[in-house]
Amino acid sequence: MQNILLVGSSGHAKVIIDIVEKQGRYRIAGLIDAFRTVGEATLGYPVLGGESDLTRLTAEHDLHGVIVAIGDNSVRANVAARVAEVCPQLPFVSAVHPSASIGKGASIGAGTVVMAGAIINADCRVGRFCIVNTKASLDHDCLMDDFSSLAPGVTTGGNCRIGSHAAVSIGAVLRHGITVGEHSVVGAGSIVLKAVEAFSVSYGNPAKKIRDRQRGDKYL
Ligand SMILES: CC(=O)SCCNC(=O)CCNC(=O)[C@H](O)C(C)(C)COP(=O)(O)OP(=O)(O)OC[C@H]1O[C@@H](n2cnc3c(N)ncnc32)[C@H](O)[C@@H]1OP(=O)(O)O
Repeated sequence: MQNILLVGSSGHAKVIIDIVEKQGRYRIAGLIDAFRTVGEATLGYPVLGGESDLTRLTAEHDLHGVIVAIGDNSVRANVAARVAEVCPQLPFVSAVHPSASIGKGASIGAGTVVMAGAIINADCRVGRFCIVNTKASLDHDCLMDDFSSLAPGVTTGGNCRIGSHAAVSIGAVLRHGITVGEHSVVGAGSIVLKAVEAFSVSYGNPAKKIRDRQRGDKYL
């Protein structure tokens, strides 16, 4: 089995550890988290250092890949950029829970994680570094641009597009054909019947724009 590292050690990382173990494709050598002491552990896996240690750790552990295990879309993007800069030869790999259903013709980009019970239906294209969280359902022909995310229990109709860095929060429902603009946030439990403006926060039933947002504003 090939060795990988996870960058991050929070609750989101715990879920990814569980997926990687269940997939049985990679062995986790350890975790990267500059804010914790080396040797501390999450679910039995030790923190090995920070991002600046990646080059040394790649050689020491014969690493085949890395997953950025960070839930916030902008933070994940920033960390992925730093990892690529420090260690350009280290590939980003994906993790897909064995109970996820991946439809015919669907594709999943490098660095993306797909949680238990998720459904990615036929001909969907899920980009790089996305999150399709627990029991989220993405129907046929949807596109998820890089660094976008679906929280647990999100349901979309077919032909939706989730823009880059956009976050669809827990339990939201998107009618078919909806576009969610880049860097926007759709709030928990929303029913989305119209396109969502880029760089906005929207919620409610039906979802309405509440305010503008800047790249990187917190939403979790
Ligand atoms: C595995 C995991 O855990 S993945 C993460 C799962 N979690 C999520 O997906 C949650 C993401 N966050 C949200 O959905 C948040 O509600 C946000 C980001 C959309 C809005 O957050 P904030 O702007 O901080 O709103 P805040 O909590 O301050 O609430 C302000 C008001 O808006 C209301 N409000 C906030 N979100 C919503 C919503 N989704 N629907 C309806 N009303 C809402 C609040 O009830 C509050 O109303 P009040 O002033 O009458 O009390």
